[in-house]
Amino acid sequence: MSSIVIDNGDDSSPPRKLVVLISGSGTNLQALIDAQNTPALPHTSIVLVLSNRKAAHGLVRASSANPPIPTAYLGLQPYLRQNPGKTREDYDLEIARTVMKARPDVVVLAGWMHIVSEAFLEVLKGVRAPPPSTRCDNKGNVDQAEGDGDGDVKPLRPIPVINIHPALPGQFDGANAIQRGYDAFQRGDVDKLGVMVHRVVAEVDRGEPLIVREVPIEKGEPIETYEQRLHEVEWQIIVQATKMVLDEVEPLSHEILNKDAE
Ligand SMILES: Nc1nc2c(c(=O)[nH]1)N[C@@H](CN(C=O)c1ccc(C(=O)N[C@@H](CCC(=O)O)C(=O)O)cc1)CN2
Ligand SMILES: NCC(=O)N[C@@H]1O[C@H](COP(=O)([O-])[O-])[C@@H](O)[C@H]1O
Repeated sequence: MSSIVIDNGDDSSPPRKLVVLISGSGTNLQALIDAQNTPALPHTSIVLVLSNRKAAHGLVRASSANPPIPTAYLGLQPYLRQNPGKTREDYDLEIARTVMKARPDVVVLAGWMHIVSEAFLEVLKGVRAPPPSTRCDNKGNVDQAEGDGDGDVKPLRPIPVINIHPALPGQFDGANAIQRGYDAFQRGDVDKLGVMVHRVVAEVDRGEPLIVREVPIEKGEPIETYEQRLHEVEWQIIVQATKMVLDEVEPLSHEILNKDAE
């Protein structure tokens, strides 16, 4: 989907906001952090980094950024343990609520190793409101936060969700794609490998590709050499793709944003 790009270049326009979901080292997140408010991502800030793994180094990258970027952690298994009777979809809705409270323009999955449900995507599209947030203390006591004021998380427009995937479209969907691709090339099963950023749909890694880049690989080279080359391409295209999607949506005026914040 593309629309007329309105780039008024007006610094008075409200800043564009990103939420980034991670699970690990966060080198793609770091590329986005470094690109904030530069010509690569003008007038753009990351307003939340959310991880489903407590030990994700990307959380340190965010909190060490200047200025520090707010972070959140919510793991699936802890959530299910602390909310008996709740489901994986409820977890996804809690993630969606947390994301929407940050009022992003775009959501970037940057090494987010959790398959999100249709329910998550429906909240981001604005066709579904998440149920009242459930919170739990560190003892697992669930505090059903009814009417906690964040019920109005319906977006003013659909929020695009994009993902970086270390394979070419239709190649090695799912987890462990780098190893699977490397092994397939060395076996002679494929003759090219690459990376892409794509829109996120319910079917894993089958959303519309936004940017696709082949990554050169040589027979017999160590996977580490190939992987480093691949990541360096990822760090470029994740920023470029984020800018593409931000440019698809016209910045909301201050008036609209102020009304929304009331
Ligand atoms: N609905 C979608 N969710 C996600 C997509 C997507 O395209 N549609 N992209 C993935 C990212 N990803 C590959 O690019 C990916 C990540 C994780 C998995 C996976 O099998 N996850 C398991 C848990 C694995 C683990 O914890 O190590 C799971 O979710 O049960 C597949 C593909 C992000 N989400
Ligand atoms: N299927 C999703 C997937 O495999 N994503 C991959 O996880 C890595 C995260 O690295 P990072 O945490 O250093 O950004 C990246 O290579 C990304 O393409």
